[in-house]
This record gives sequence, structure tokens and C-alpha cells, in this order.
Amino acid sequence: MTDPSYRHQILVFTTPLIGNYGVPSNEAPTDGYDVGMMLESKGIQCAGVVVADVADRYSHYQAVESIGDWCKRSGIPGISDVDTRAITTLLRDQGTTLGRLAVGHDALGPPPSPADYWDPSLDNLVAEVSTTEPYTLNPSGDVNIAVLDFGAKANILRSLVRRGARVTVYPWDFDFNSVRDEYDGLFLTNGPGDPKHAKEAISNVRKTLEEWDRPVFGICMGHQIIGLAAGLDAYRMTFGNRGHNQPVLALASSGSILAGRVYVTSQNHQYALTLTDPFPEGWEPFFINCNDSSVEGIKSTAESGKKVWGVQFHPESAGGPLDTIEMFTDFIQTCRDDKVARKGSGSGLGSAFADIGIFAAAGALFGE
Ligand SMILES: NC(=O)CC[C@H](N)C(=O)O
Repeated sequence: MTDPSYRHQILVFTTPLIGNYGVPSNEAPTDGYDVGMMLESKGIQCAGVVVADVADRYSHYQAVESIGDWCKRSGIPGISDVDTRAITTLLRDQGTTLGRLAVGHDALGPPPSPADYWDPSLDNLVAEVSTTEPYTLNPSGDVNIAVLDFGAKANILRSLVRRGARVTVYPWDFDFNSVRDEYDGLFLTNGPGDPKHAKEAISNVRKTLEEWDRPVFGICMGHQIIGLAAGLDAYRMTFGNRGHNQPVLALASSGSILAGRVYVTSQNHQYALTLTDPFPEGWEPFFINCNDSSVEGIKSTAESGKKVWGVQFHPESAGGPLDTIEMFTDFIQTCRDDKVARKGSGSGLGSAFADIGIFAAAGALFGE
């Protein structure tokens, strides 16, 4: 509910009982990074919630209020005691659709005309959720990472900072090219809506990809922006991919140590990059979704001399499986090795991201 990529969406929960753990406080971050402790952003981002059975009585040692009180305090409507199985069946047949919440007379009266609905996908939602001012987290970090904020989930920022990075977050339309030489790497975040609306970001990132050879990593919207900047197209999916159990295959052709294995991932997206053959020069597909064969990742080819990766899924997955969390470790380590190599004190460091072995330290997967 607090993932900014869900901005303006009504969420229908398929789990029948919602709210029994209550809602935790996001205040007083004890991790010191000032992105909040628990939630994925400062508050509820979705437009409404639909649940079968809402728990008014909650029980969890970290809970401070019920989901009902939280929604009320946030001005977000919720509806319960509806048959979410029937709604899910409908959505699974016709795909994601425009909708409204109505009770009493409103629900019984004549349905609104299509013109009464606002389609959020027609607007640039990124501009609504991005930071308006740059800010820096962990100023003493040893590797300098710039983040373009399309609606960042807090756990992306936590995942960068926890690995020792100094992180400066810029508004979505900031031209990173004006400061790029100060940075060891660029990160592009997730974000809501149709990626094609973020035109300024696409053209800025295109320039970066053409002229800069330091590491770039993008997640979800960030991956779509990299793809559009690289010359791929994007389309609106009928169903989108959501939930915490989306299987993705690392393609054998990617030449990566990950190749040929399937990872379970957390996802929330409605748009996807179009799979073309051939891919634009200098690029190759990295991951493919095992359920619907959609593009789940792209990377720069070894021959291109670049170190750029985009993944449609969420390696930072809060909550969700941690199969791919080490992509953050490898991104930061690649930036660090690259920095050392640039300073001339490295010897053969800066090996390609995908070859370091995302899963080399299997134990670390469980240490996160
Ligand atoms: N989580 C995301 O970044 C979503 C990306 C984009 N808004 C989509 O729906 O495809």
C-alpha cells in the first residue's frame, strides 16, 4: 500500500483476512538513513483497498494502529465484506481495469458512464511521487551513487546505503549529465504509470548511456526507462505481474553466471519492454518471465564495454523473496572496483557485474 508504484490504483487483496497484524510505526528510524523503518514511503500511495474480511482487532508487538484507522487517518477509502474471489476472477478474465468503490445507494444506482472515470495511466504519475529537491543519505559512504527518483521504494535506498554507498537522490527529470563525473554509479528507481510519460528522463538517460561508461542499474520503471533510452519499445500488459512469487529465468545467452536458473521474485508492474529479435546493438535480454515470457531484464553486452543492467522485478523485495537481493551487492561492488581502477591503483578490477557471481556468497542471501 505504501509502494509509490501503486499510486492511484485500487488494490484488491486475495488474502481473505487483512489487518490482523495491524500497522507499524514508520517514525524514528533506528537505521539512521531517514527513509523510515517499516513502510515503503511516507504513507499510503494506493487510491483504495478492497478486502474480504478486515481485522479491527490487531495483534503485533510493533503495531500502533489498525488498518482501518490508518486508512481513515490517511483519507484512503477501503471496503470490506465483498467477495474478492469474484472480483479477482473478473480481473483475471478482463485484465486490470478502471474501477470505483461504492456503498449503499451509490452502489445500487445506475453505473457511471465511462467518461466519469479518470484513467491514471494517461498522466505522468512519476512527477507526483518523485522528490522535488535532491537529498543525500549516508554522506560518509565510500562510493558515490546518484539515484533518479521515479517513486523510489524505501527499501531500494536502504539496500544501497546498507552496502556502504553515499546516496544522492535527484528528482526524476534532473539532468544527471550535468553532475555525472562526480558519481561512481547511477541507479534508476521504480515508479508509477506509463514509462513513456517520463520523456525528459528517457532523453537524459539516453545521453548518459551513450556518453558515460560507469555502472548503471535500474529496477522496474528504471529498467523500462533504460530500455526505452536504448531503443526498445514498451507496451501496456493486460494483467501486469504482481505479487511475491513471479518466476524469472536468467537466459543462457546472457553469458552470466546466473544463466539457466530460475529465481523467485517480487513484482508490481503493468508495462513491459517489447522483446525484439535482434535487440538494439549493444544490448541483450537478461531475464524472461517463466509464466508469460515477458522481458524481465536487459543488460549491455560484453562487447559494448558498458556496465548497464535493468530488471523488471524487485531485488529489494519488501516483503518478498530475497533470491536476487545480491544484485545490490554486485552493483555497489562494481562501482567500487571501477572507482579503484579509475584511480589507477586497481589491477584488473572492475569485472563485469554479471560475472562476479550474484550468488557467489550464498550465505549472504540469508543474512539480509
Ligand atoms: N513498480 C514499477 O516501477 C512499475 C513500473 C511501471 N509503472 C509499470 O507499471 O510497469
